[in-house]
Amino acid sequence: MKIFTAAQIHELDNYTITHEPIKSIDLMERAAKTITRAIMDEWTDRTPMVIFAGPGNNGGDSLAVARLLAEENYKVSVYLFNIHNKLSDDCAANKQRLIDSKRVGHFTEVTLNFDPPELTEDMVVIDGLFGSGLNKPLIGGFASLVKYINQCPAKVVSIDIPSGLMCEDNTYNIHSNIIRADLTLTLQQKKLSMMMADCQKYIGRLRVLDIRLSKEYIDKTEANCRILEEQDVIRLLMPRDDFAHKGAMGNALIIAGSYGMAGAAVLATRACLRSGVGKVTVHTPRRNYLVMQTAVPEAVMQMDHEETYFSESVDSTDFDALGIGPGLGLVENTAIALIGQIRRTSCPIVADADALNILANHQAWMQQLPSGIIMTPHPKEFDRMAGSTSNNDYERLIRAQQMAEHIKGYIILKGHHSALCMPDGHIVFNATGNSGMATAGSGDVLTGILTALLARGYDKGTACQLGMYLHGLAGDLAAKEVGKESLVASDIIQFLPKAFLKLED
Ligand SMILES: NC(=O)C1=CN([C@@H]2O[C@H](COP(=O)(O)OP(=O)(O)OC[C@H]3O[C@@H](n4cnc5c(N)ncnc54)[C@H](O)[C@@H]3O)[C@@H](O)[C@H]2O)[C@@H](O)CC1
Ligand SMILES: Nc1ncnc2c1ncn2[C@@H]1O[C@H](COP(=O)(O)OP(=O)(O)O)[C@@H](O)[C@H]1O
Ligand SMILES: [K+]
Repeated sequence: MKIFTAAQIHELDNYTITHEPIKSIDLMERAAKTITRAIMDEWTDRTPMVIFAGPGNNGGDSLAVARLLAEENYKVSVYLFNIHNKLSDDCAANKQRLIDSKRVGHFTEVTLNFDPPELTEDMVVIDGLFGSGLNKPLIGGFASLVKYINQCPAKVVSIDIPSGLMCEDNTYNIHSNIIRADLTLTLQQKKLSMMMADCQKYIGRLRVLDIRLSKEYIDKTEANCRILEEQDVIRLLMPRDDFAHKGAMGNALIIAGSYGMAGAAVLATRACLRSGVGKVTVHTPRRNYLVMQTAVPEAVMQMDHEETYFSESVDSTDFDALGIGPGLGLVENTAIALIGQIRRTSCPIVADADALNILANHQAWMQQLPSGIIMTPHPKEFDRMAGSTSNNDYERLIRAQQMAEHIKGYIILKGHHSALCMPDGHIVFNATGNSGMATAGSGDVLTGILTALLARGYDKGTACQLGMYLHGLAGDLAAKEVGKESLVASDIIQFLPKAFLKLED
């Protein structure tokens, strides 16, 4: 699914109106019918509905919804906020339709003072104050109304987007003046702010409603951000040749683990082996030998000279991909070995965990990264690499996007919706995965998967997309079996086969 900007959404509406063609008021009616059905799915006609409508088309939508609900025998009260005595054409038309229908129990047009109604637990508030046309934070009377709604015990449903929330950048927004919805019914496409963890408290549960906006526009319009879907990923899969032999299926090198963190190396190596690669070699400190040999008998061991840490870069000419970082530790000799390794490696590199922490500690090295490097930071690792803490998730995402462009590399900013920032500025969000994966070692598994896919011959952008999707999918399949609470990183590896099978089906 493409994520369009507010400006593109406006164009999409207009394109639909001129090319379908359909009158804008009829398009609003179509949207309102879809929204009404979604509300009726959730609440019966015994639930009193209180609708707050704004002066624009979001208000128009909600007035039409009020009329349609009233026609379905819901008890409906409506407050239309027309402070500046200026309604959009379709909002004004829907105000008239609502009055003409005579079905709505209570209708107040607020032009000056507003005496708020009592909102009780059994009611549902429908928030149609502002949608994608919001262009500045809410203040004054609207801000007071938002605060009033937010402190009421009723359930709140936002039409299109919680009023007060911007579609993209909320850095300078006034957070207390944004509706906190229980359910958001967004029209046609998700908005960028809906992908951000720190905006979830406003959005609540999210449903995307298809209001049949122009498919032609959606298909032909380039979007900078998109959400990865199963059909995209299935197209990326490479078939496995019947005559394949291990030499042609990729040779992966994993450099991971230090004394006390052999587990990270085990997880990355196991995940790598489960992701289609021909051969995996793991380079790790001597003391990890027994652990590794026992835990991952399929892997070739290459022991470091040092007992407890990675100390010297190794020849990687025979390898097709390198995964480096899980459990590496931060001692200075390891740092020097790491940068040496990055410099002498010509195959694709995935850098994760301590590899990223080391780079963050040596900012000069950040400027010398080879183009095409893949880095998989979680938010804290990213902030360390960026040398500054981001105030919010949007700001961090934009920094990651800029960094990926600057270093001409790939950055997977990990989270509930991991964001792959590509060297050309595009951002791909992952939609698989669940909170059960918020457990130690999950990231090491991703490193292993990515390394395998690169070694197997997938190009970098493809490996990143396929890798994060498979990782989340395996986590979702694991969660179904073991539950989110009990899920551990090894479960993700255990369910990788089923994740592959699901995509190959
Ligand atoms: N145009 C269309 O064909 C469709 C539009 N739809 C609805 O229309 C919405 C967008 O409608 P609009 O573009 O009219 O925008 P909104 O309804 O979000 O509001 C726009 C109005 O609010 C004012 N405004 C913006 N920020 C403000 C602030 N902080 N304080 C006070 N006033 C502020 C603007 O000047 C403008 O008059 C969507 O979210 C969706 O709900 C749907 O009906 C689908 C079809
Ligand atoms: N709530 C969540 N929803 C979806 N995926 C998650 C969630 N929490 C964590 N993950 C995934 O799990 C992995 C965690 O990686 P990371 O933080 O590096 O863990 P570790 O360092 O313990 O290996 C990431 O790929 C992330 O996307
Ligand atoms: K709204």
